Amino acid sequence: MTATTTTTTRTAARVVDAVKVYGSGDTSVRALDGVSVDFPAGRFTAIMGPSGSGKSTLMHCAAGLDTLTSGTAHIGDTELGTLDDRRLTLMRRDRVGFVFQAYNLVPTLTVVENITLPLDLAGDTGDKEWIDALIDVVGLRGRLHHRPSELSGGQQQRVAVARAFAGRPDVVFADEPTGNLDSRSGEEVLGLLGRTVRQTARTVVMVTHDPVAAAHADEVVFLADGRLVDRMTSPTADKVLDRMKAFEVPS
Ligand SMILES: Nc1ncnc2c1ncn2[C@@H]1O[C@H](COP(=O)(O)OP(=O)(O)OP(=O)(O)O)[C@@H](O)[C@H]1O
Repeated sequence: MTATTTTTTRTAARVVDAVKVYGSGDTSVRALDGVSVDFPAGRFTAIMGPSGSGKSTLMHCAAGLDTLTSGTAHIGDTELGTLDDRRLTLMRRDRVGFVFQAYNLVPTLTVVENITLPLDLAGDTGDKEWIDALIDVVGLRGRLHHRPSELSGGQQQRVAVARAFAGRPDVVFADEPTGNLDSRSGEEVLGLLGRTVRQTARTVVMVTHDPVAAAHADEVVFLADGRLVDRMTSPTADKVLDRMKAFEVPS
């Protein structure tokens, strides 16, 4: 697998002046309150912030799983708001990968069938060389014909990571990908995400509330009350934890 050359100025995904309001009237919640943030191509970015700060909402809107109340969301040069439902579905299928806390594997399919499922559903044979290399990156060569129930949680999440990257997406969004894992398996999956970004020049955007997880990223963006409040490059768990402590306003 050869890494393609990327420039740090290219943006894989971004939102501009993003506002998301849930509900209306007295009970409405302003989950995003004017967020502008870009996720550079070829980088691993973590989104952090206190509970309820808008992390998942930002990820869902940036990925085209949900729509903004105002502002714009872009994957590469495509503004998601300009797409009709069919084109949005195709864009998500062809250009975006997802990893969720629940691995969402199909229990009746083998590991390799799960990895290629999105391509199979799209009637696409995929890039065999790429998928073969991916299987090595995620360390599943010896498990290809097992079913998910025969794997540990960490191994299942590695299958989900391989599946997310199988179609060579522009960006993979991961929402608390280690939330169900013990710390050792979690470390493995995070190391894998970082390695995949570096070895394959892909882009990962990960939502997490865990400073140790965020430290695997190249950069951390911090949300508080639906606003972008800081960015940190070369994060360490201690530095992220210190930054998070600043959000804890004494009552
Ligand atoms: N579907 C919804 N309907 C109404 N309010 C919502 C909905 N989804 C999220 N919210 C509210 O929007 C705000 C931001 O939620 P969001 O899930 O994006 O935060 P988060 O930072 O991901 O939180 P956590 O770390 O707890 O998962 C919260 O106040 C939440 O209650």
